Order: sequence, then C-alpha cells, then structure tokens
Amino acid sequence: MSLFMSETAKNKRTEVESNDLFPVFLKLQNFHTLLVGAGNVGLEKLTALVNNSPHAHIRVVATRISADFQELADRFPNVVIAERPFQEDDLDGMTFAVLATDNHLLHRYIYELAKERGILLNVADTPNLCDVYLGSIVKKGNLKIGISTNGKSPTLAKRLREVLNDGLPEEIDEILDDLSAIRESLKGDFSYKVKKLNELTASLVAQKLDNIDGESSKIK
Ligand SMILES: C[C@@]1(CC(=O)O)c2cc3[nH]c(cc4nc(cc5[nH]c(cc(n2)[C@H]1CCC(=O)O)[C@@](C)(CC(=O)O)[C@@H]5CCC(=O)O)C(CC(=O)O)=C4CCC(=O)O)c(CCC(=O)O)c3CC(=O)O
Ligand SMILES: NC(=O)C1=CN([C@@H]2O[C@H](COP(=O)(O)OP(=O)(O)OC[C@H]3O[C@@H](n4cnc5c(N)ncnc54)[C@H](O)[C@@H]3O)[C@@H](O)[C@H]2O)C=CC1
Repeated sequence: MSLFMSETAKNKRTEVESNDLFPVFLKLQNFHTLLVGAGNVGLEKLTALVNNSPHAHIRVVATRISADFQELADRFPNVVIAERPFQEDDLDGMTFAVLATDNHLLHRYIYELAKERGILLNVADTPNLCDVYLGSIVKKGNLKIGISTNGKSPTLAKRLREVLNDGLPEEIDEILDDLSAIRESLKGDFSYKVKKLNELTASLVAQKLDNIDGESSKIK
C-alpha cells in the first residue's frame, strides 16, 4: 500500500477537514498558568513553558513530582509546586491551564470548571478538549518559529523542528539586530519606512546569506 493518497482521496479529505488553528505568540509572563501533572508529559510541557518563557508564573499541582521535574522547576523561582491532588480552587486567578496527568476523567472534570471560568486550556491527552495546542519551536535568538500539524502528527512537528534548526544559520539573529537598528534609525512617514525597509531587506538578507554560504563552503 502506498503511503501517499490518491488525488481523489485528497480532494475528499479537504472537503471535510480544514486547518482552522490561529497562531499567536503569547507573552506568558502576563498570564497565570496552572500545570496539573508532573510526570513524563508534565516535564515536557514544563520544559516547553520555561524554555520559551522563563519569567512565566506557573503553579504546578501533582500528586507525584518526578525527580527531573523537581530539578527543572527549582531553577525557576516563578514556578511554584504543590504536591497533592488537584482541587477546584487551584483554578482561582488562572488564565491558562495545561493538563498533563494520566487521568482522563480528571481532565474532563477540570475542563468543565475551566470552561465556566473562561480559562484557556491545553489538555495533553485530548485534542478535542484543547483551546490551544502547544507547537514545536525553532528558536534562533529573537527569531521564533512555531510548528503545528493540526494535531495530526506531533512527531512530524518535532522532526521539522530538527530540520529547520539545522538548516537556519545562527547568524540569522545578527540580520535581525541589523534590521532592528535600521528600523529605529529611519526617519520619515510610515509609507517611506515601509518602502525603505523592503528595499533594504531585499539586499541585506541576500548579502548576509551569501556571506554565510561563503563561510560554510570555506569550512568544507
Ligand atoms: C494535540 C496536541 C495537544 C498538546 O499537547 O498541545 C498533542 C497531542 C498528543 N500528543 C501525543 C503524543 C506525542 N506527542 C509528542 C510530542 C509533542 N507533542 C506536541 C504537541 C501536541 N501533542 C499537540 C499537537 C501539535 C500539532 O499540532 O502538531 C509538541 C509538538 C509540543 C509540546 O508538547 O510541547 C511535542 C513535540 C515537541 C518537540 O520536540 O519539538 C510525541 C513525540 C515525542 O515525544 O517524541 C508523541 C508520541 C508519538 C505520537 O503519538 O505522535 C498524543 C498521544 C498520547 C498517547 O497516545 O497516549 C496526543 C493526544 C492525541 O493525539 O490524541
Ligand atoms: N500531548 C503530548 O505531548 C502527549 C500526551 N500523552 C498523554 O499524557 C498523559 C500523561 O502521561 P505521563 O506523563 O507519561 O504519566 P505519568 O504517570 O508520568 O504522570 C502523571 C502525573 O499526573 C499526576 N496526577 C495523577 N492524578 C492526579 C491528580 N488527581 N491531581 C494532580 N495530579 C495528578 C501524577 O502525580 C503524575 O505527576 C497520558 O494520558 C498520555 O496518554 C503522552 C505522550 C505525549
């Protein structure tokens, strides 16, 4: 059997399914985040949260805290752990909650409570209960790329992260710094700035990438 679908099957699929996810980049330090569960998946979620947003305020509630989880949490003063079962008032004051326990019924229960309170929710084992999905993240200094497969294959998202991470030069952040400085120094009205920045990026990006190509061919 072929791994790839026929054109007819593809057309049928696009009729019934669509990718409606709207991507945003959250300033997580402006939220109050609750993480329930501190096992394998809890650790993955905490890693994603603190790697991207080390100043985020995160309350963790879990009956059992793994040693690796505790070790990571200890490095971030804004991560506060309660080692006990979830209780309703854990949701007080929360704006975002990530559920990563091994208890599906508990997730359903917290989902109902969170809905009543308008809390944004991510539920690790149940895409249907999620308001938001976490993505795979490529980070090069100020550049951040979020990858989603619409929940179809987190593993592919992870692989794409590796490909982009290896493929994008670290120097891309220098280009960003240069452009930021130019953007600050430009005088004139909005349309002049837009025109100027578009002209400059056409050559600046090409030139920097050429340099990088040159450097990498020297290494070879
Ligand atoms: C819907 C979503 C909701 C959410 O959790 O946000 C979701 C759901 C589920 N994941 C499951 C399994 C796995 N998840 C991973 C890995 C990641 N999962 C992440 C996101 C998401 N996972 C959201 C969709 C993202 C999208 O749109 O693509 C990443 C990208 C971000 C992150 O978690 O930080 C992170 C990679 C980070 C990186 O490395 O870059 C691996 C691979 C691995 O660990 O090697 C496996 C095992 C292999 C497999 O199953 O594919 C299961 C089945 C559980 C079971 O069977 O018990 C469910 C539930 C279901 O699908 O029903
Ligand atoms: N979205 C994703 O990326 C993935 C999701 N999963 C799903 O995630 C779930 C969790 O898997 P693991 O982390 O491996 O389990 P685990 O057994 O390592 O951890 C479970 C955690 O939940 C806590 N917990 C259980 N009941 C609780 C309660 N009443 N109150 C507070 N905390 C409670 C435990 O104390 C523990 O910290 C599974 O359902 C699995 O199917 C699995 C792989 C990837």
